[in-house]
Amino acid sequence: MNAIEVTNVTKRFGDVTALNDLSLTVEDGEIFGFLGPNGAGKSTTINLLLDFIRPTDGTVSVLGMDAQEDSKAIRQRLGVLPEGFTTYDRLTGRQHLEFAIESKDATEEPDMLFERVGLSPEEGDRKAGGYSKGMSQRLLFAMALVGDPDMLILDEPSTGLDPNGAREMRQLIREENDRGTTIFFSSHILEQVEAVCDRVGIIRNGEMVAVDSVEGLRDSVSTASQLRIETDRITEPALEAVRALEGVERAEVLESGSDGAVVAVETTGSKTAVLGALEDAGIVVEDFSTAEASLEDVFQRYTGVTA
Ligand SMILES: Nc1ncnc2c1ncn2[C@@H]1O[C@H](COP(=O)(O)OP(=O)(O)OP(=O)(O)O)[C@@H](O)[C@H]1O
Repeated sequence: MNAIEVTNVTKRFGDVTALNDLSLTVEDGEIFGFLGPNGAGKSTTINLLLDFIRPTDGTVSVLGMDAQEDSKAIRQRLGVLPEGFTTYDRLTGRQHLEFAIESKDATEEPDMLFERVGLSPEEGDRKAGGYSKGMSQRLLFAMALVGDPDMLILDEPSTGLDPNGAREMRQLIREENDRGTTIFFSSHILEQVEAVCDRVGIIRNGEMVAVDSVEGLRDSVSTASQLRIETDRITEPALEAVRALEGVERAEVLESGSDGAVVAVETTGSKTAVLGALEDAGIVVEDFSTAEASLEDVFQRYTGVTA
């Protein structure tokens, strides 16, 4: 069974086509990152999964059930951390959880959930108005875990968190996934997606433009390797010899001084040929490294947006 199956879905709001013939499959047990620039259609897709809105055309199934017909049963099995959802200042963390447990007819002990998200029982007894952003997000995550959901839908879960908080959030996501929970999370923060997802789907103007593993996406854009070569020195004839090689698209000096030089070369051809050409020209290669395409490159290539 697939956790999510969106098939040929179009969603129009009047004249605006928010989703155009979108298909998307999330497998049971995976961590799927849903990536796209503002206005791409991420929230619209999540709202369809939750049956807050209905498709103009196409079908949506969640946990093997029809999103419209079985929305109540689906929500019982889902945990949701909505974008921009805030806590109530005057209620304690525990009161938030008790409310979530009651509304889902669940039976968990709040302390057990606090422990899972790294809040102490004492912190749970404090009013949420005094929580840091990271603690509030942990509390919201704990609320999403009520009822032991089969899938978590996290809409921009790292918004407003500092790097440390974001790392902790990734850790929580991994721990829940290790327990067998499928994770679907939307983000425009590339690092988040890269660090934790099994697969990534990129949406642009309401259409899926790429779905693959982070590695696969990288490979699809990086036909050329970027070489960074440290040498004892560099000469113009040596650079020319490199530029004359098949596949070399760029060769330039990044640094040059009395204690050596750093050369950048971009090639779709043989890397050893590059090093060989330098050595043939009397240059000593002291070290070299190859850079991969960053996820920024991937994102920009597919969306035209600089992240
Ligand atoms: N209720 C609505 N009425 C009219 N247009 C809408 C409505 N909801 C969404 N849209 C439009 O549909 C498109 C997709 O919006 P959506 O909110 O799904 O994007 P998003 O990827 O979630 O963006 P963001 O990252 O900014 O939240 C946008 O052009 C948006 O203006």
